[in-house]
Order: sequence, then C-alpha cells, then structure tokens
Amino acid sequence: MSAEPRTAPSGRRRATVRNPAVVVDDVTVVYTVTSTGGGDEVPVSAPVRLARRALGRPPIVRNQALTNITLAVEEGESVGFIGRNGSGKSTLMNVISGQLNPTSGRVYAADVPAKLGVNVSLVPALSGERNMRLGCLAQGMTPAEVDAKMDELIHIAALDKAIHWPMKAYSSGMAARLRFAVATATDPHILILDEALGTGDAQFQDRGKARMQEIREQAGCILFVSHSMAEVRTMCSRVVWIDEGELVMDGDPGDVIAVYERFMKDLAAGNNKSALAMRDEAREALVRTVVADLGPSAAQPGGTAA
Ligand SMILES: Nc1ncnc2c1ncn2[C@@H]1O[C@H](COP(=O)(O)OP(=O)(O)OP(=O)(O)O)[C@@H](O)[C@H]1O
Repeated sequence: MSAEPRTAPSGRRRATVRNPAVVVDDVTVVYTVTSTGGGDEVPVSAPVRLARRALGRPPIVRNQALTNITLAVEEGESVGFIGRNGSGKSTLMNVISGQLNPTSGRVYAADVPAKLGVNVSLVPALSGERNMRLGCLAQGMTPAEVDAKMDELIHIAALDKAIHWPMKAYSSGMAARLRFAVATATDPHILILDEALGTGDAQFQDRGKARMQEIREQAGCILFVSHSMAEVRTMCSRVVWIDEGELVMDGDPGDVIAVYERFMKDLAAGNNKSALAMRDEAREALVRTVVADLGPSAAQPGGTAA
C-alpha cells in the first residue's frame, strides 16, 4: 500500500476526486478453497492431482470474492458498505486494511487504515482499563498521550464499573465497546468498522456515532460495513452496494438502500428473476455513469472503464 495518487477513476457519480483518503484501483480477489462439490478447479500437475486423489484430498477450486472493484473515498466521508452474506464486503475491508493482498489491482491510502480489532490484541486476564492503555501504547501513543486520552476513551466505551473487570468477564458487546474506543484513540485518518456498532446497545451506539462524527470533522474517513440499514442510514454520507463481488450501486444512502431493500424483499419472496434483473439494471447504470465520467476515450474499445 502507498500514498501515491491524488486522482483516480472513481465508481461515484463525480469524475474528480478532490481529497482521496483511499483509492481502490481495479481490485480482484480470488480465494482458493478445497471443495468436495466440484467448481472452477485450480489446474495442478498430473502427479499432484493423482497424489491428492490417492490421499483422498478434495480438489482445490477458485472462489472469486471481488471482481474489478474501483472506488475512491474522500476525506470527511463515511461510506457504508452493504450487501448479502458472502458478497465480498469483509474481503474488501481486509484488502483496504492491508490484511489481505488482492489477486490483482492496488489500494492507495493516505494513511495506515485502522481496522477495529486488528491493530491491537487485547489480554483477557487484564482489566478493560489496562487493556485500553496497552492498546493505545501498541498503536504508538506515548504514556503521556494515553494519560491525557483515558477519560475520553472510558466515556466512549461506556462500560461503567466493568472497565475495572478482567476482559475475560466481558460479553461480546462489552468487548466491542472497548475495542471501538481503542481503535479511535489515535484519531485515525481512515477507520474501518466491520459490523462494529451493531453489537452495542443504544447508549454505546450514540457515543460511537458521536465519535465517528468527530473523526469525520477532523478530515478522517470511515468505511462502515453493516447489515443494519437503520444504522447505515444514520451513520453514512454515501453507500456502496456490493453483490457477488461486484459494485452494484454507489451514491446517496436513501437511493441505494431503497433499491437494495427492494432487491432483498424480492429475493425473500422468491422473486429471484426480478431481483436479479433489478440488480443488473442498477449495475449497468453505474457502469454507464463511470464511463460518462471518464470521458469519450473510456467508451472506445481499449478505454479505461471496465
Ligand atoms: N479465507 C477464505 N477462503 C476462501 N474463501 C473465502 C475466505 N474468506 C471469504 N471467502 C469467500 O469470499 C466471498 C466473500 O466473503 P466475505 O466474507 O468478504 O463476504 P461478506 O460480504 O463480508 O459477507 P457477510 O455479510 O456474511 O459477512 C464468499 O464467497 C466467501 O466464501
């Protein structure tokens, strides 16, 4: 990952990106996985295939999680990523955070992204408060900076007396509060939240939202994965819908969520054909917009738009 370009092709309706914090450039991710049920088999040499068969090992198949994803996120944006289970949201967040190398394509980031639960590992036997301190130190803060920040972090985590209990006594929601507070301690420029606030109660969600707003006001950006449309509607200034590893829509939260909810409703009702037609139409509209944004050269064979 590097902090190179200030402009890039964008999946958004605007052609120019003024202050990009993250640029995802034509990213494709293909996992390989063993499968007993067939699929797109990874070619292996004949001896390897025979040896695997003799040992009773299932064939290895390709699973394409992301296909040619291109988008840019600007400073100050809070972008919600929505989509069905297995559509590729977490894979994209893992690529952006640097946890996973894409099969092809690149990610450019203006700073090292902070991904909740990744930058620090917490110690179950230690109290929440000790873990908070250690987590901050692990992210490069000085002891004096940690001291100055502790009251604010304890307020954000809203754990009351449990802040002094060992973390092994925490529920998953309580641990999520603490991890969220630690992840935001350094005022990250790029914060990735993959299903982070959903585990918390209303009080934590309010404090979490307030903290995210502060980060945005300091020119930070937030990438936010959630299955809760209510949460996405209140938290995000823009929404990206991903399905089967491809961008389907990218724009105003109200517009994108309305189509996505119709899509999900149709699928739930068994109207797969109309759901998929709606999705394909939305995806084609996005491609047309990107091509128009990129100008006439992109519409020519060999142009830059996919
Ligand atoms: N480590 C892995 N090895 C093989 N395939 C994987 C791996 N991780 C994810 N996948 C596959 O990649 C695809 C996208 O998964 P991903 O977890 O990114 O989806 P998601 O949109 O975050 O799903 P969810 O909403 O259920 O969390 C799925 O087909 C999944 O099976």
